[in-house]
Amino acid sequence: MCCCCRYFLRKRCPRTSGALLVCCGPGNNGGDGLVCARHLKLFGYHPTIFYPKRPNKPLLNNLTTQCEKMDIPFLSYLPSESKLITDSFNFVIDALFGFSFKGPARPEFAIIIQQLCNCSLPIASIDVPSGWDVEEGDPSGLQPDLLISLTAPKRCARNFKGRHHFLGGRFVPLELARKYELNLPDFPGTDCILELPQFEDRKEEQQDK
Ligand SMILES: NC(=O)C1=CN([C@@H]2O[C@H](COP(=O)(O)OP(=O)(O)OC[C@H]3O[C@@H](n4cnc5c(N)ncnc54)[C@H](O)[C@@H]3O)[C@@H](O)[C@H]2O)[C@H](O)CC1
Repeated sequence: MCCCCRYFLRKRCPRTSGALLVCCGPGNNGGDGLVCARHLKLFGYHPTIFYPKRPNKPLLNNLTTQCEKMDIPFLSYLPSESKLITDSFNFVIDALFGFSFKGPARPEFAIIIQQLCNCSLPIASIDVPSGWDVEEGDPSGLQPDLLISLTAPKRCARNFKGRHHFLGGRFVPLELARKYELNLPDFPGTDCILELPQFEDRKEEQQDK
């Protein structure tokens, strides 16, 4: 996941200006955001975390502590003016909700998702663009530039129209992949990430075979 962001960031914003906003939700998708922030800090970027609802769970508490110990700042609120967000950051990591989201978003998060929709910064969504139905997506919702699917793209990824789609995580046992007919691509060498073609291009490729 973080390698995908790094690849995209290298193109979009030089390291010296790599101020990133990482928006974390209350579940494990938010946990992925905390891990992402920690790695990005190690890679030399300047993440700031917005983590408005923190469930008291050991894993998430530990991930939060790791970020605090690395001097990653936490925002206590998200500026309501999208210009303030745009002026302060170069890039947004959306780790609000993943595959367990059941819409519509409750008001406190609906506002945050809308603020992300309004800001003109490039957005990378982890696993599922926040607010999307995991099967159907949300054509009028958040439209990230980068999607990082974990383990396998979820069905809604067919509706992703952004520029880059990565698959991260190379840990599915062959037996499970066969059982669920996952049809996972081959990762080159020892890589744990892979850029996937756009869904439309993939369909054409398969028709040509
Ligand atoms: N094998 C994998 O693919 C792995 C994926 N991981 C990541 O974990 C998320 C799924 O995590 P989970 O905790 O199950 O759910 P979410 O983070 O998507 O959200 C649950 C959280 O959200 C609240 N919620 C649900 N609907 C709403 C709503 N309408 N409004 C407000 N809040 C809502 C709910 O109450 C929970 O608090 C997956 O996508 C990956 O990113 C793991 O890293 C492990 C491996």
